Amino acid sequence: MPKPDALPENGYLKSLPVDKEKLASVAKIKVVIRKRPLNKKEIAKKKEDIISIEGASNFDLTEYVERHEFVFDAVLDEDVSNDEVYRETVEPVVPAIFQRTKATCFAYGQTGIGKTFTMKPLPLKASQDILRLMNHAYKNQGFQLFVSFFEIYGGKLFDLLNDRKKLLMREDGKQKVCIVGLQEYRVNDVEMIRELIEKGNATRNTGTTGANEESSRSHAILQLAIKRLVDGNESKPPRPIGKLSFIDLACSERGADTTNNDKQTRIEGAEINKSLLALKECIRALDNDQTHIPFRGSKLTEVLRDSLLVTLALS
Ligand SMILES: Nc1ncnc2c1ncn2[C@@H]1O[C@H](COP(=O)(O)OP(=O)(O)OP(=O)(O)O)[C@@H](O)[C@H]1O
Repeated sequence: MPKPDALPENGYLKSLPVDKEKLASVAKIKVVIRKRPLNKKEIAKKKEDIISIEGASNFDLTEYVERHEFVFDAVLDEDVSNDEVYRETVEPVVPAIFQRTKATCFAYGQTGIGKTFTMKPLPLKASQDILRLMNHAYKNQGFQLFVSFFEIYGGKLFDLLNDRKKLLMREDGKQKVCIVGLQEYRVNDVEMIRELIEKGNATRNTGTTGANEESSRSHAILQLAIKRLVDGNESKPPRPIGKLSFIDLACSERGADTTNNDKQTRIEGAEINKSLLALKECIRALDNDQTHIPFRGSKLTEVLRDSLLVTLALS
């Protein structure tokens, strides 16, 4: 995990509520699996639940299925609540964003697996914790919280909090990515954040695929940015400190699920799969500590180039 740049030592850092042990356990990439229950369609078709988690009881299908074992950083069973998902994934990282860390949390998997269901509650819970820290441990330290929400659809960026206004992505000489025109809202209460998240979700591009009636056809990226006043001066623009990005990825579909899709849905699917592959390549390169990370593989990875170092992936 990259060491966050130290903030000026002025005494208060010592009292930061950073749980170093928990944070170290997040490492560079943490992969958490969440098993979802069978859905109505699967129950109607009398499908069997063939995934078992160590320690959990399940049907004994050993006679019929091949056994594969996989190991992850954490595995959450189908009866685990969204609160527990938050505690296992995002919560340990929240204090670190006050120390110049930029982290990303996303859910990955094929359509209908529960990505949106899992991702939706996380930003609000994180905002609650950020505000709590700003109002207590970091009180009067000049920290401010900003929310932005945009989507990437067909390789183009749209502002979900500004009538889907088209946005441009630029890179400066230092390869710092800037999204020109993106509206950032300064927020200081949870209700305001809830409204912004709801507004963004309602504006998002969804459609129906062969496998999910309300399928995400775009990557939706919600960012919680911490900034800090320069010398406590309200009239100067605050300085960016850290960022938490939440991505609800568009669905990846298996070939077998795409047969009933129309032409537009298939074109969307190809674009989506291309960007998911680029994301996978970046994660693999990061995990192998490679010096070259192929961020330019897609708009998605370009946009996230500064935030992909601490990654919490749910599947
Ligand atoms: N853990 C869960 N518990 C209960 N219901 C769930 C769970 N996960 C998913 N679901 C339900 O399954 C359906 C599909 O979930 P969701 O839309 O989140 O999938 P998705 O992976 O985001 O799909 P897509 O990629 O097509 O957008 C939804 O009706 C959702 O409420």
